[in-house]
Amino acid sequence: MNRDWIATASTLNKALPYLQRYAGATVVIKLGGHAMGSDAAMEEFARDVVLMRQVGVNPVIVHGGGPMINAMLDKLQITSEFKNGKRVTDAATMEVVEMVLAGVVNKRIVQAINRQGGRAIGLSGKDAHLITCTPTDPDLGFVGTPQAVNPRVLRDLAEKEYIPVIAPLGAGAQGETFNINGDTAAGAVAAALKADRLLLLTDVAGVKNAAGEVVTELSATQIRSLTEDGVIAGGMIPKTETALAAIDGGVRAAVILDGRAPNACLLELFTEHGAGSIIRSD
Ligand SMILES: Nc1ncnc2c1ncn2[C@@H]1O[C@H](COP(=O)(O)OP(=O)(O)O)[C@@H](O)[C@H]1O
Ligand SMILES: CC(=O)N[C@@H](CCC(=O)OP(=O)(O)O)C(=O)O
Repeated sequence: MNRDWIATASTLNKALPYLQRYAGATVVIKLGGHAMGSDAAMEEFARDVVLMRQVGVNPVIVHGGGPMINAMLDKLQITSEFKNGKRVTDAATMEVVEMVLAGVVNKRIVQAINRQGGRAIGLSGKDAHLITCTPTDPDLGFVGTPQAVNPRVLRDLAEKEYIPVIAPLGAGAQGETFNINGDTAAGAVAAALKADRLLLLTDVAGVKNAAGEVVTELSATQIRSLTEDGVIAGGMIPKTETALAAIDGGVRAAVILDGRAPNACLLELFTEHGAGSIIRSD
């Protein structure tokens, strides 16, 4: 008999306890712009998501798209700068952010999942009162901090086995549109759903220590000391902050992992090995 088939059957057999553990669980997955690779990688990600749904998990996707926004701003010759990992967003930039995130990026993910037989539905935080924001800081313009997340639409969709794909935009009290950092939006959605897992997919294997090794299990205390020492820096700061805030908000655990690694989500959820860095409350 073909060895690959024997290995596949054995893998499925060993996955049973994990499939049982996650049946009915809500898993929020943040797909960062850097983790969105080739069409083949997107197809594989979509298959993982559809498989999760097939075995009774409720996956909720929140995406980023920073590099795609940068490319469009370049084409339109609009300059853009970041402060503390957040894009300074004036009215013209906000239009481009919305066009890119709720447009091509969102639909690329929706279509990839649907092509694998899933029932993905694209939303932004502006739909169905999902995410309401207040301005984060006057210096950042239309950058928003989620104040309220109404998870009802997500619960309704999960019941009908739809897979929500959410662009990180929010509505303001005065009818404004806000640009939300993708990690922050994913954390707020995960907390509102009291998700079992928040998976933050990025372009590194996990959170690294001063020696450059991935730390597989991290406590809040360890994160604070690695951040104070400057070992956790740049784009990793909003991720670890999001993970801690999500746990405080009732999420069981958050994992920071490499979205470019094959079947990263399945490896994390359904194998003994796990992937990346897992953060639980102390
Ligand atoms: N301690 C650390 N461990 C791992 N990555 C780190 C660390 N400190 C800073 N980083 C950086 O954070 C980056 C991930 O953040 P970012 O580029 O914003 O990701 P994404 O676009 O997926 O949201 C990594 O590529 C890495 O360069
Ligand atoms: C406020 C803010 O910075 N918003 C982000 C939203 C997209 C994002 O977060 O994309 P990644 O996950 O790919 O980095 C931005 O404008 O780039």
